[in-house]
Amino acid sequence: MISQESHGPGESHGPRESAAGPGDAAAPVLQVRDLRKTFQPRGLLNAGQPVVAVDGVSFALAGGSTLAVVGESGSGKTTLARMIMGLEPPTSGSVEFFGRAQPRRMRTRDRRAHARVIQMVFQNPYRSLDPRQSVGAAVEEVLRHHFDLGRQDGRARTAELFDMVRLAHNLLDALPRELSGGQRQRVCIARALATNPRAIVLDEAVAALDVLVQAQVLNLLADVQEQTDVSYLFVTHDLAVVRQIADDVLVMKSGRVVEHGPAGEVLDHPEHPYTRLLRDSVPRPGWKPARRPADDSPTVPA
Ligand SMILES: Nc1ncnc2c1ncn2[C@@H]1O[C@H](COP(=O)(O)OP(=O)(O)OP(=O)(O)O)[C@@H](O)[C@H]1O
Repeated sequence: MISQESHGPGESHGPRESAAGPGDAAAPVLQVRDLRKTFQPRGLLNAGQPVVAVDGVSFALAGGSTLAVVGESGSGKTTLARMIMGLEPPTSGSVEFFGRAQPRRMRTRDRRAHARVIQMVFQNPYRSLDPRQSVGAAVEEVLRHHFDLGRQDGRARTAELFDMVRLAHNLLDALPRELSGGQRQRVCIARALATNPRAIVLDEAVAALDVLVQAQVLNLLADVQEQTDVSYLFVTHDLAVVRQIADDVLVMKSGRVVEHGPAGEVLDHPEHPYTRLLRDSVPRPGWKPARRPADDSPTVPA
């Protein structure tokens, strides 16, 4: 059995101990099988009408690869990500890391092991950081929680992680509010990398950034992947982002997978009408919004 403490913070190769044990090195980092989640809405009026948020989703995420999950708002992307992260128990189906099933309800020990396999980066970096804690301390805290590091080594490894995400060392003592949105998201990426995870779920992680900063962060993620072989599950509604970062794409509609394949192929030759609709909804040169009639009355009666 691989001991949790046997991995130094700088070592990032091979499978980590999953929430349920070390697992199989030849198995995919993440395998999701027939995952389903239904919510029972609160309130008497809705009683008996469960919402099916995720409906029979299956896929595998190979080491060092990027899978984008796309779909319109409400298609189930976040619920899927939350089940993978152990934040939401599935109604049925399984989530496996290196061939080992994740426990349906995780205890503290399971969560600690899980955090070394998979991490998550959210859309809003400001909300993910403590406004009173320096960004260096935010990263160091994770390192010291997971590894037996003294102060000096913790500080040195934090500086290495800052290098990895291309943040200057003079920002180590800065508070989140002193950083730009892009810099804050880099801190969140550094903090996610602190446990040497084998996969990171990025939930709309570049959606709040302007397009230039977005491109820089995507390039950075690609470089990190090349260095560490980490896998990404990229939840996004933005097909331009998919094209830039993903090897494969999985398209969700109403909780179900309607298309899944290599990103270029799916975007260039979508087979499902819904994927075509998503692709054709992206504004591009020459695209004109539908015009209202001359009298400017609403196109749909109110
Ligand atoms: N805790 C909950 N209780 C009840 N219904 C929920 C809950 N969480 C999500 N849902 C419902 O499940 C469906 C999928 O929601 P989800 O947030 O996963 O979609 P999404 O694709 O991530 O949307 P968005 O891009 O807007 O975040 C929606 O109908 C949503 O209203």
